[in-house]
Amino acid sequence: MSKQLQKLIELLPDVTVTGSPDRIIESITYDSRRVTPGALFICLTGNKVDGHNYIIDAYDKGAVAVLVEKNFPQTIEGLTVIKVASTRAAMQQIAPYFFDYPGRKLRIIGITGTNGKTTTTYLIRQILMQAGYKVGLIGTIQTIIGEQVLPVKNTTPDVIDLQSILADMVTQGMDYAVMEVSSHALALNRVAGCEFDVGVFTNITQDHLDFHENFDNYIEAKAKLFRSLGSPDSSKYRKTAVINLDDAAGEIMLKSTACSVISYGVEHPAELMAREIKVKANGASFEIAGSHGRIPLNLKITGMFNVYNVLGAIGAAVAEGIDKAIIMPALESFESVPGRFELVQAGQPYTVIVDYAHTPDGLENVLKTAKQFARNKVLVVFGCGGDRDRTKRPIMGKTAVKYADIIIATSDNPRTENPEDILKDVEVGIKEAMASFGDTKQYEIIVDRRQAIQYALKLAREQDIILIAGKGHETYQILKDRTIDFDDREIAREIIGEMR
Ligand SMILES: CC(=O)N[C@H]1[C@@H](OP(=O)(O)OP(=O)(O)OC[C@H]2O[C@@H](n3ccc(=O)[nH]c3=O)[C@H](O)[C@@H]2O)O[C@H](CO)[C@@H](O)[C@@H]1O[C@H](C)C(=O)N[C@@H](C)C(=O)N[C@H](CCC(=O)O)C(=O)O
Ligand SMILES: Nc1ncnc2c1ncn2[C@@H]1O[C@H](COP(=O)(O)OP(=O)(O)OP(=O)(O)O)[C@@H](O)[C@H]1O
Ligand SMILES: N[C@H](CCC[C@H](N)C(=O)O)C(=O)O
Ligand SMILES: [Mg+2]
Repeated sequence: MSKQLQKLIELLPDVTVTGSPDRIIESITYDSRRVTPGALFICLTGNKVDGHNYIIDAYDKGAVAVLVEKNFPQTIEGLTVIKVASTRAAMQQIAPYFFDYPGRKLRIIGITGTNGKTTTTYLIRQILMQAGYKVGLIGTIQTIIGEQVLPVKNTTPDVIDLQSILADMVTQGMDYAVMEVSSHALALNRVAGCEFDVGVFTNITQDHLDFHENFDNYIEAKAKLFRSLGSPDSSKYRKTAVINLDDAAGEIMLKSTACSVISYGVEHPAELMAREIKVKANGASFEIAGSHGRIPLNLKITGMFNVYNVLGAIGAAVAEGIDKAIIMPALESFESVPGRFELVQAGQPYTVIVDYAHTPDGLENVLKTAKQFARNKVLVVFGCGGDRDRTKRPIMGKTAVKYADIIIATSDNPRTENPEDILKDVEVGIKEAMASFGDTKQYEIIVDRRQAIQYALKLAREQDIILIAGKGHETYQILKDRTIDFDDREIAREIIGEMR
């Protein structure tokens, strides 16, 4: 894929060009480390470093043009410098054009919400595939394009990577892209050019306040997805917002869009409702009540939170005109999402569950579910990420004490922070809650995650449930100076083996 630089410049308001605009651009990137000959290098002013510092590196690697928002006083032979007010905004103009607007050639379903995005994308993908469509997927665990599985850095990639992935999906004949849309992506407009056809709102609870600063900004970021859906008349395609009305912010999402809406819920009246819900260890079952009458559904996945995820997925499928005769069996045969309520089975007489709960609400939901099935004690091993929302730490500590009998707080990707400091924040909540339980529960702080898991497994008795939360599918632990291999599922299996 290549484009004339002049055409890219024409897309941008108020540009100053130094050097020749008469060049062919072979690729675009915001990272000097990924520059290849013929590239346009876009300088972003980042949180950690300034992309403008890498212009010479980019030139040395063959960049023929740079897009800047700061003055670049040097003149370099063969390098065109394009100055704009905001390189991020300019990048969002250029990327969809550069990749020939792939968002217009696919139907795109975007899922946003604090929890449940990954799960819901997998459910929707399964339904669409059963309906005979070719489906690409973008999200926290991986990007999938047909048979190809690609690793990911962010839940929602930045605009160039995202448009490039969508272009690959078009080339490989995908009909759909089902993608997670994080609040970071909405706030930073990484999703420019996506032209969503369906937006799903799962829920919004506390997370990411380090980035959004307050809850109103966080809600506002999520609402952007629904605003982008516009009115059905202004679009060449049909567009639908699928909204969980049991969440207090559901109404806000509803009011943010003028397109058709399919609402869902359990408590508040909605178009798609779950009735007669039974949440059992081996799966949840319920009836879907809607204009079509009642349809029974027996799932292999469990937990009340998954009842909601399934309703959201049904909403998206109905929006896309998929027949219920396809939707229901597709959901009933759905096995699991890696690292979401995943059982570790190594012949032990107690239950070990690895789950990705890393927010107060996620942890509460998963612990409530575990407690529902527990015939004996519930033990939880969990932590909170470094360089992330600090205010969620004591809340998660409290939640753990509220639902579990034995609480083991440990490290979960401390990143640049001191793991001990993170755990001190968690312990504040633990101690507060312990007092209200008359100190009848036991808690431990064990910095080393392996040791924490080992401790829990040693304490475990027959029919206990051990929930190892926070890392789910992750196969690493991010420390200050390095990232080490770490997979909760493998480690638990290993320790159980060693204890035999
Ligand atoms: C806070 C945040 O979102 N940061 C994102 C941001 O990085 P940044 O602004 O810190 O970048 P930087 O490291 O300062 O670098 C500035 C610029 O210099 C460039 N550079 C840097 C070094 C070099 O040698 N050469 C070079 O050109 C960089 O490529 C960049 O363009 O821009 C990068 C490129 O788009 C993102 O990968 C990065 O996400 C980081 C890795 C991150 O951890 N983000 C998390 C918080 C995030 O986005 N999470 C959401 C939500 C997850 C969820 O809960 O679902 C997600 O969508 O993943
Ligand atoms: N609908 C839901 N409501 C509340 N909690 C949920 C819901 N669905 C899943 N969870 C819990 O949250 C965890 C993460 O779920 P999932 O990966 O589907 O969410 P996500 O929104 O993709 O998360 P992330 O923001 O990290 O991408 C699960 O492991 C489970 O514990
Ligand atoms: N998408 C989330 C994932 C958190 C997972 C948890 N293991 C952690 O590292 O905090 C984030 O980047 O905040
Ligand atoms: Mg996710």
